[in-house]
Amino acid sequence: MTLRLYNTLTRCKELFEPLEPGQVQMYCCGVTVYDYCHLGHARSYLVWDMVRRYLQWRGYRVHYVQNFTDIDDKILRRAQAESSSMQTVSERYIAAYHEDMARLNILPADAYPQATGVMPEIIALIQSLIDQGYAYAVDGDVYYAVDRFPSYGKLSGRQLEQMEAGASGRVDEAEPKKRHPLDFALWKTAKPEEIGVYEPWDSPWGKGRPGWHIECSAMVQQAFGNSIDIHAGGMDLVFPHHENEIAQSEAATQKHLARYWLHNGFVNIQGEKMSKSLNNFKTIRDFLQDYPPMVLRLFVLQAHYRKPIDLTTEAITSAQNSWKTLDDALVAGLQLNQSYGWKTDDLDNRALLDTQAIERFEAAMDDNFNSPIALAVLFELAKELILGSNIMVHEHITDESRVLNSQRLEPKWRTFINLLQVLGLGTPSTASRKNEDLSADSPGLVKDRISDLEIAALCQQRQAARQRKNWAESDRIRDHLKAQGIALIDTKDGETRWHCL
Ligand SMILES: Nc1ncnc2c1ncn2[C@@H]1O[C@H](COP(=O)(O)OP(=O)(O)OP(=O)(O)O)[C@@H](O)[C@H]1O
Ligand SMILES: [Zn+2]
Repeated sequence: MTLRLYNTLTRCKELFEPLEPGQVQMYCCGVTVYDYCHLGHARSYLVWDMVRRYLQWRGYRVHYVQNFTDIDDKILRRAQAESSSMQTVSERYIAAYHEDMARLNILPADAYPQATGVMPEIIALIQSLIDQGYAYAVDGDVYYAVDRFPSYGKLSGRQLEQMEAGASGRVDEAEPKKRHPLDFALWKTAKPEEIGVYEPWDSPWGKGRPGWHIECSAMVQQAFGNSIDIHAGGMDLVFPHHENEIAQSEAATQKHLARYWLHNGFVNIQGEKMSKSLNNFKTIRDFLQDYPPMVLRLFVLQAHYRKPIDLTTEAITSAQNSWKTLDDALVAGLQLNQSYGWKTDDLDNRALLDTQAIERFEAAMDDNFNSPIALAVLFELAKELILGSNIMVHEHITDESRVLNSQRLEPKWRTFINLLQVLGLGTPSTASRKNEDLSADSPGLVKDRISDLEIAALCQQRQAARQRKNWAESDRIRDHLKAQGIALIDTKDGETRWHCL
């Protein structure tokens, strides 16, 4: 195992060694649920999905936790604007988040803690920071005292003295009770105008709500304990959010919060971060009105995850062309499979893959998840499959060439299918789709057991059996799929559709 990843904390690529061999504990900062997700959010969660899938491919069991920030000023303002409650707003956008991410074939997290669900843990953590002298309470508010934590600034590389000099003489009018300009809120007392928008929580400092940073410290501790392997988020979270998380958690436990800190680059529009506040965003839903989900995934994977990407027409066109190539190769693979009768019941058997392609793919991904280089391996395989299927249909091909073509292409096809899945390039099974449409969405996993491609191959075998009037074989395949949770529907015009049971 030679996976190396860039650690924002140490500012270099390091060999990945988890705390517990074979197991990865990963926490990713989730969205503040006050609106629909935009393409910047999509990038962040697509990147961490790629990292997670690759770690799994490398044999790790990954425990992945991602929060929802459901207490926040932005949610509060939205609730006030629409005369509803923070809960109503956050529930609506949590549901929308799940819908959007499912369409992008992002694996669901093992847990999605919410700030409102960890209030006792948050309060206990704040109390412990006060008890140990890292925090102070003033009139119902509690602040973290940054100058009490000697390594404050270690993640972002900022020196407290310099930050202090930059802020000197400035009085924070919004928070005049702070002792130091960089101190940050752990607990905020409820304001009269907020009454009704949320039900303030009781605490030893009075009724109120937690600050943003403390929730992640509390959630990591609750989900994993003191230390985790990977903590991930967008670049803008390095400071202050992750710096403050470190200050809180490490002061409270005297243990390192995370061994590796990973940060994704932005989706930019004309050089500026796509964001709600700049009003330069496109939502995932709007994008998916015009393009298939995998175009968005390829738009993200075609750049290294740490680099900024500009959302331009050229970049989207390039992603569209890339998806067309991969899609054509899936169709070619299906045709080859059907013609040569390749086995489809052990597609994950690594002994049958193209070793050279796998080595090149892994070398790229082991180098800090270099997905653009890894994708190049997939495009080479795709081109071979497309060419191979053209050769197959050539009328002058000899029997010997057919056999050679089949032997050469089968490992490439298996490798292609496997590596597409490692990069999440498929859609999860949705309600129902046509048999011949499968190539467009393969090879997403269905109920973690049978891939779209295997279903397509079995449907084709069944179709062939029906043409031979081999009803017993046709029924056997139907029953086999049913046992795997897949129902088949034969339409009047001779098509077979399938859906999950
Ligand atoms: N334009 C972007 N490009 C890449 N990642 C982004 C972008 N915008 C947000 N993210 C990441 O998405 C995750 C969730 O973001 P969060 O809900 O905090 O939104 P945000 O950064 O406040 O954006 P907005 O103000 O537009 O809602 C964070 O890890 C954040 O860094
Ligand atoms: Zn966080």
